[in-house]
Amino acid sequence: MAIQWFPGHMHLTRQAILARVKDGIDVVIELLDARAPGSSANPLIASLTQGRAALKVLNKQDLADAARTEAWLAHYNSQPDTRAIGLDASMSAPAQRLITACRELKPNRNGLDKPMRVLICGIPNVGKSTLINTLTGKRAAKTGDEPGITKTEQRIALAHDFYLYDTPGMLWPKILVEQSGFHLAATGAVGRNAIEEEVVAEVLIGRLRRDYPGALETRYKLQAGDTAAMNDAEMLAAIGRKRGAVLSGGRINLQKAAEIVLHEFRAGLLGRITLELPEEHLALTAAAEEAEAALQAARLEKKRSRRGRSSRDAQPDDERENDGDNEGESGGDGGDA
Ligand SMILES: Nc1nc2c(ncn2[C@@H]2O[C@H](COP(=O)(O)OP(=O)(O)OP(=O)(O)O)[C@@H](O)[C@H]2O)c(=O)[nH]1
Repeated sequence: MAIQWFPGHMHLTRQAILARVKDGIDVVIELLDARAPGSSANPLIASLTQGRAALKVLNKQDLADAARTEAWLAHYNSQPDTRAIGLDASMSAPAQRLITACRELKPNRNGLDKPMRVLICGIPNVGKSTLINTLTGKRAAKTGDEPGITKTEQRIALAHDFYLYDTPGMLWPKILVEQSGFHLAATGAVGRNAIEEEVVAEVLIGRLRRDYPGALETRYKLQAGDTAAMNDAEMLAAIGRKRGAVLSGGRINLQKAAEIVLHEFRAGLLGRITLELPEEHLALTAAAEEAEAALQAARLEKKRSRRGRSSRDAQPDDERENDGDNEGESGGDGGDA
């Protein structure tokens, strides 16, 4: 099932991006979370930025699986007018690569009087403020663990001929691929209450067991012989028990266990992990888009047939001369004779 939300400031960000692009932008930098590059990519970005050259920056690469980062970089680098680099936003020298990459994307800007104008966007908590601070060498933007700290657009001159426009973190109204919702929650892009942490932790555990076997056993000192027969919920409980997340009466505090797993995953303590690969993500996205299109078509059809039915039902009422009611949008009920 698709996950939906659309807080007001997301709407404002959308408007801000559209206005900025209209004013003139050479390159759009989209900051992605290297641990979930596909899920953290905004599906609306191409239409919002109207085909501007794109630099995909896989941030937090220090926390991600290096081989999987390579696969994602190759995926993005194969797309037209697009370049991709991996980054750890807190490291200053690699951050400079971003400026170089933008200039390479738009070499014809060199020597022009007008500065290069670059828009930077990304989902909440992806590391935009950290990156901007590193690029400017000062605390220009607030950073924090909770998504949604950057609230206003700002222009930053990184060189006399290079302007960077910041935008607040933006999620999109509907996340079609359920798995993406979980990945965004696991990485911390979605606030604490959007999806229940216990469920997110269980899904994360399932993914880790599939893709990084042994990682949880090593971290939480669990015996592979014992965990083999456990399902993901039992594994979460076993982790809680190991970490002393026990309520009075001996019941496991699953909420606490979930917090531990999620915190340690986000901090990189479970190892360098990437939750998705391009092929799987693209296949899931294509299937979800197809299902969504079918759903919309079915809704439209239902609406049409309901309208057809209500106009047929309205006919006998039309014969009631005293009614005197014109047909309305919400379909005034005819009432029984
Ligand atoms: N390990 C690691 N942590 C990072 C990196 N970049 C950012 N972080 C951390 O991620 C958290 C969020 O970073 P911010 O820079 O506040 O994110 P933001 O995108 O500005 O967030 P919003 O204000 O929600 O838009 C902070 O705790 C940062 O220290 C990185 O490359 N590697």
